[in-house]
Amino acid sequence: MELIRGLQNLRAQHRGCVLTIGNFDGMHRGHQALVQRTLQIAGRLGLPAAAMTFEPTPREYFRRADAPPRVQTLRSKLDSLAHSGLQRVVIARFSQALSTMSAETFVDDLLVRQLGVAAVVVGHDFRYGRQRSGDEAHLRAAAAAHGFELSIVDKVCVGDLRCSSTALREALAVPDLPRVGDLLGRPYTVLGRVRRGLQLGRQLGMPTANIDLVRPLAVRQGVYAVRARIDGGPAWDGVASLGIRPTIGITRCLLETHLFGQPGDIYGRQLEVEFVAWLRPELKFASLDELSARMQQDADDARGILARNPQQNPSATT
Ligand SMILES: Cc1cc2nc3c(=O)[nH]c(=O)nc-3n(C[C@H](O)[C@H](O)[C@H](O)COP(=O)(O)O)c2cc1C
Ligand SMILES: Nc1ncnc2c1ncn2[C@@H]1O[C@H](COP(=O)(O)OP(=O)(O)O)[C@@H](O)[C@H]1O
Repeated sequence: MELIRGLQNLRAQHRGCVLTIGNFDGMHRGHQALVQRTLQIAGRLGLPAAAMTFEPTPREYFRRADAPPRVQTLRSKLDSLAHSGLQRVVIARFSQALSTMSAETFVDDLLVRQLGVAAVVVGHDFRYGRQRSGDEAHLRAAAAAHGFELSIVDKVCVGDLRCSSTALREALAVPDLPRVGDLLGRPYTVLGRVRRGLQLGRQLGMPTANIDLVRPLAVRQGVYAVRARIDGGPAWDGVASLGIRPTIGITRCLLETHLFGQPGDIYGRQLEVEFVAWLRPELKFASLDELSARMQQDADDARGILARNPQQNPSATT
């Protein structure tokens, strides 16, 4: 997949594509429907299938600290998009210029002139342009005027629940992992590079592979039974703690995973952690001995749960 970071990096050779547009936070079943439709049309027209997404998200731009937490890190989102079969992803920086761009300019300049869209695929509630003034009717008129195809994807539901990033955030906050799995069509995972930490884990009898989260995610902080893959390899059972480690007093959010077994040195490797079951909230312990004893208990609890929940598809690399 070709990744274009910033509209300033669009070149003449990027003109001509079938484009879907959205935030794609979580890549839930609704997002997957958009991508599937994009791939279908691109196949029919013999053009590259592309997605445009925004960084930061418009909500983060407008609401700053009040914006809802993300379901996925940017790295996970790009990984999901790459695995979906899209040939190209354009990350548009959501800035003053983009936030004040009129709906007309968004279509005429960005979609038609710069991207040369042959078809556009969006959800039924897609809005664009300054103050969200562009809607389905506006896009239909623009498609007719410019001669591109427009495909509107209807809402996707699981039972009577509409698949949305908001529904996902709500389920992750509980956490209701079965519901999260229904909305995603796959288990919830966090992907990141393993960083060096305080080297305290091995002293506590439990080395943990640490993923730094620049900002907190929508999933509830606490301890989970997990399965984790190193560089897309086979899954290891394990136990993980997501949070700020109140016992040690660090305020950055970390995902720390102890794998059951001997993976060796995995600093710098890519770890994908699948959340299988919630065990407990993060606690502040009076001593490291108490923390260490509880971590051993967590590992036992996780082993029990994982033994009762065998892997669905051991050979999958997601
Ligand atoms: C299963 C598990 C449970 C944990 N629970 C807590 C907790 O409740 N409170 C806390 O402050 N830290 C908790 N931690 C984080 C430990 O403090 C951390 O793993 C340890 O300090 C090692 O840090 P390091 O990897 O930077 O060396 C937990 C870690 C694991 C693996
Ligand atoms: N069973 C294991 N689970 C996770 N990491 C392990 C394991 N065995 C060895 N390691 C290695 O040890 C590192 C974690 O050790 P730790 O003492 O917690 O150091 P740090 O504070 O740097 O994370 C991991 O990043 C990995 O390279």
